[in-house]
Amino acid sequence: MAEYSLQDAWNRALREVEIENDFVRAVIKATRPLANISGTILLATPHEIAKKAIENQLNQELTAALAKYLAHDVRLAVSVEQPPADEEDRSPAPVTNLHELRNDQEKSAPPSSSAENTDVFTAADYPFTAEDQYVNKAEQESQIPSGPRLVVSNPEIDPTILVEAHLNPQYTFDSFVTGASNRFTSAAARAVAETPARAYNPLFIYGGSGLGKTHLMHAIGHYALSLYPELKVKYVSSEAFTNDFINSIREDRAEQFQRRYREIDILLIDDIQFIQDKEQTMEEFFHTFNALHTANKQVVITSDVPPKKLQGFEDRMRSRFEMGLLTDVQPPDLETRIAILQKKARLDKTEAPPEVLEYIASRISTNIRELEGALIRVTASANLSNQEIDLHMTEMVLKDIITDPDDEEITPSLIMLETADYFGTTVEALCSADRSRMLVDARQIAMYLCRELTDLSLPAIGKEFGGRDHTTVMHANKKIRNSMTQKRQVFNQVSELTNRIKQKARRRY
Ligand SMILES: Nc1ncnc2c1ncn2[C@@H]1O[C@H](COP(=O)(O)OP(=O)(O)OP(=O)(O)O)[C@@H](O)[C@H]1O
Repeated sequence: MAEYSLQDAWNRALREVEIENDFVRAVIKATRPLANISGTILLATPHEIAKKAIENQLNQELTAALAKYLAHDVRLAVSVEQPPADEEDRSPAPVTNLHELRNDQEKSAPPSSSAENTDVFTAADYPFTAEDQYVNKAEQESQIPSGPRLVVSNPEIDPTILVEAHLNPQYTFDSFVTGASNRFTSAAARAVAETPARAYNPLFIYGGSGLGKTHLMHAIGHYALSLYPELKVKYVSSEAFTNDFINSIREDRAEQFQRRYREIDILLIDDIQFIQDKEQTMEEFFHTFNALHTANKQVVITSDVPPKKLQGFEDRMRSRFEMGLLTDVQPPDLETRIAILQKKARLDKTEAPPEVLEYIASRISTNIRELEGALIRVTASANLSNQEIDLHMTEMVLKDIITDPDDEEITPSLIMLETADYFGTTVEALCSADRSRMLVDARQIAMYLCRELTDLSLPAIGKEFGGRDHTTVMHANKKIRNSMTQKRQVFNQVSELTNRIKQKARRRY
């Protein structure tokens, strides 16, 4: 049999399957083959129903027909296209469109500090695994998704693999909203997950705080694992990498450390700027990077600035970072902010009228973490008062939160000082090992506020609180977020403290 193009093969395969239900037939007809990657056919479909049908009832027939027309064995990987932030968001961008997308992004997003960067393309592949240095048992259990919201097919990724990879189950491409500010980067991230180490290696993502860099990294991990379950993926913050390295030296396990990191296929290393000036860690990362790159393994790096502006790094390292693709994320425009809030509300099953989402989105513009924080507070308040969310109550709840970020400087020490004062204790006690009820509550609220109101990463917040592990901060964040919706007292404490902190920050400024 003659070999057909992917599109032809797909069209012919579709003609061979019988689909009784009209709706299912229509959505399957609207499904598009995106790429054939070593026999894995990536399909983008507009509806979950089509995905299910293709993966279950039609899988055998379709793979057999496709194998016949393509003259090799195939397997299918189906993604549901995102609900559009705008019309162009409807499908995962094929790898070949990246240059166009970059041009689009440059046209529609404000110019970035990195305009001088050019992208250089290389090829490669990656592996890895690692013992868990930083996810404790309780946190692992709490991270296991009850029903993982994975982007692409193969939803049966073993949850323990996600835990080993340190992937946050919520940070997938499914839950990521694409707009002009991140379209190119999001497409590059998908391309890297679809063809690890062959598309862009390393992929270097930079941009301001709370703009989705970490989310995209995790999404790469999820998507890659859904396509290639055999790969070893690992997400690691650069603080965790540093701690891991220091511990390995202290405990005479350097060789084990190197082996673990060099077995990785896709290394996702977040906030690389934190290893600047840590000479030994930088040196070790340099070797890890080289070893992985040489072995054709994928590396994805994020930073708050482009490589050229990374202070304290040697030139040889900065030039390594520039070997692959440099790409940035910008603050989202209003439409994208609204779309992000809509998606968050949908995922959290929150009923919020459009004018409320528009109100929040129009007033918080620079940091998506703050945007989420505002929605959480409004939801919590509505829950506690058993009230529907409306514009009036939103304005009331957010009146102290929505301020001009240029007019204030909120630091962790200010948050800790105010929290200690509010609870009638001291900053030393907040940082101590004391686990009395009141101190645990105060500490967790202060950690939550640090996460919401400052740019500090989880490990950096942990450090402020007497050198605690970042998983403790993660736990506190989750705990307070939930408690706020259930306990009036916690909601009031968080609201009152935010008010005091913002006022003090303005006065200090
Ligand atoms: N485009 C987006 N769609 C949906 N959610 C988003 C998007 N961008 C960011 N978020 C959400 O905003 C929050 C902050 O994002 P994230 O932690 O990825 O930012 P970051 O750029 O890594 O920040 P930092 O540099 O401070 O670590 C997360 O909860 C993330 O899910």
